[in-house]
Amino acid sequence: MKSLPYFCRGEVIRGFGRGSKELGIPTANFPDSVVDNLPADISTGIYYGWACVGNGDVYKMVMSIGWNPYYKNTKKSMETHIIHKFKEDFYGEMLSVVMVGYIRSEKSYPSLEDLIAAINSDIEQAKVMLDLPENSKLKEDNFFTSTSNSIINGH
Ligand SMILES: Cc1cc2nc3c(=O)[nH]c(=O)nc-3n(C[C@H](O)[C@H](O)[C@H](O)COP(=O)(O)O)c2cc1C
Ligand SMILES: Nc1ncnc2c1ncn2[C@@H]1O[C@H](COP(=O)(O)OP(=O)(O)O)[C@@H](O)[C@H]1O
Ligand SMILES: [Mg+2]
Repeated sequence: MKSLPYFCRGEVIRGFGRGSKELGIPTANFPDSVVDNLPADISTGIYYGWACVGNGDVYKMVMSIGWNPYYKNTKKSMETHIIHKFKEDFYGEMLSVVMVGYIRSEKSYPSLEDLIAAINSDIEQAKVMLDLPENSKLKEDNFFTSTSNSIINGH
């Protein structure tokens, strides 16, 4: 994917509320404006990268892009699970992310337990990949310290 690493930001909006309640894995959902601006070569699937909320610290993340085949969504979503325990929700805040690498395509699973196990395996893979020097350097990118609130596509 020639567009990786891909930098973007947008407001955190509400999804179906399943991430925390059903999966125990909250995902901060991006609005259509961000989803619709994805370059054509960024396919649906699961990605790893770095994320920060507002002007906060930069943490590892995993992201799902697509129609969540397990739930058969009719609208394409772009959702980030930040690998950090937050004290509170952050709906309405600006989320900045850099997508660094691709893990796998989206799948449907025979059970909720299988979906959760797949996501936890994605998280473990992301942690390892992001520690590689060529990936960890992106955590320090100026993108995360710039004050612009606009949606940025590309880099
Ligand atoms: C790392 C990661 C991998 C995911 N993989 C899949 C998948 O393979 N199939 C699927 O249907 N949904 C997948 N999801 C999406 C979840 O189904 C989705 O986050 C959940 O339904 C929460 O949606 P909500 O934000 O609308 O509440 C994944 C989510 C994450 C964070
Ligand atoms: N580690 C985290 N990663 C992503 N979102 C988190 C995290 N911790 C708390 N949240 C909050 O949880 C919300 C996502 O939960 P989720 O159940 O997926 O709801 P929704 O369907 O509205 O996206 C985020 O919008 C954010 O406010
Ligand atoms: Mg969500």
